[in-house]
Amino acid sequence: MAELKYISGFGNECSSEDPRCPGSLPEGQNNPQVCPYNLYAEQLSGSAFTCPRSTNKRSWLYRILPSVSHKPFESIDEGQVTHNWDEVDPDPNQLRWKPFEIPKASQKKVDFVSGLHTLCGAGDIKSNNGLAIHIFLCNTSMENRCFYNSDGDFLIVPQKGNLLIYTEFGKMLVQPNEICVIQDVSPFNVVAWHGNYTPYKYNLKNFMVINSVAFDHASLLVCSQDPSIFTVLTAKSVRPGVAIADFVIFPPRWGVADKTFRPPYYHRNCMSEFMGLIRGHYEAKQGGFLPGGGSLHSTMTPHGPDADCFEKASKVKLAPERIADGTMAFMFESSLSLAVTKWGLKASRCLDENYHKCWEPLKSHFTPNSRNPAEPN
Ligand SMILES: O=C(O)Cc1cc(O)ccc1O
Ligand SMILES: [Fe+2]
Repeated sequence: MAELKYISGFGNECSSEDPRCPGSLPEGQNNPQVCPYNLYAEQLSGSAFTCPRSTNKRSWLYRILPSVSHKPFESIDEGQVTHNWDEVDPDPNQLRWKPFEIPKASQKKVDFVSGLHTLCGAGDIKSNNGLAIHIFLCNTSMENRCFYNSDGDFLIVPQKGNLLIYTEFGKMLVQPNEICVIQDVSPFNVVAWHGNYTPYKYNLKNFMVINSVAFDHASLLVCSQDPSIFTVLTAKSVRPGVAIADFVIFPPRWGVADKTFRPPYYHRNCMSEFMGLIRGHYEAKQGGFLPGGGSLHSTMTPHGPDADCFEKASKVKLAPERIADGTMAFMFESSLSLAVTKWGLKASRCLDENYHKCWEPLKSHFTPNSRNPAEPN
């Protein structure tokens, strides 16, 4: 396939015309009485009409037939997609999954849609307020079918293999370490479009991460260097500063903080945290948390570095060091309390029953008679 060309810019007003139909974008207006080439004008809105201009998201598409000219929708019974968050009793335990198994194409062909498995989520589709985390496990391309998600934005984080995604705005090749956001209806008959509501992809290696240059990784009140500094994308809730979901990454970077325990600290969080690993390892858990697996620490569930990480990071002589070279971990941090599905707990057969054991070797170092800890060697 010829190399794909991309339009650059996040949230920009972009436009595109099929080179075979020059001038297919109407000039000076969106909805002429008759469109160039006798195309149909169709608007796709991503924000309420009443949103202020600065937050207004919409695109205009000029297509051979409007999207409405489809056959009636019919329900299909396949896949493991659910929005039933009461399938199992609430589980406050720390949960970790071994790498999810991709089915073998020689046994059964599974495409992206059939390969969607809901792992956890919260909220309500009808009120358009919520979040679902699905694991996609597929081995074959979609043929003669397309997919759109009218429940919300779809952020895709591939871990293995490449995705060539055909959208009504054009094609995107998305590879591990890249992400993309889509919702697109895809009878592929769009000749031209313009607007600021489009699918996009992003290479995580381009994210400019910041970190402490003096001390502390997460000081209270002032200058909080918590993972919010690693936030790439935010799905906002109606409460200012509180996200339905933040997409956060832990990319390769420098660690230079003085007199500081540098790995993630122990914490209980009023937000829920789902983590995954695209490649390498995660600094707080060198073993057990593997690429292609995941972990969930839901609201207020305590977690933090494993015993080995704690011992090493408490003793190490602090010098500037490269952290996480060759690795990429990510997190969805959500203000919703994420419930796990039956598939997540049982049918996936990937739940790591031994996860809690990574904290078992933690021992008390309390020294009641000596206030000052010994200097590391
Ligand atoms: O739990 C985790 O490993 C993610 C995380 C990292 C960190 O440095 C601070 C808070 C946090 O949730
Ligand atoms: Fe955390």
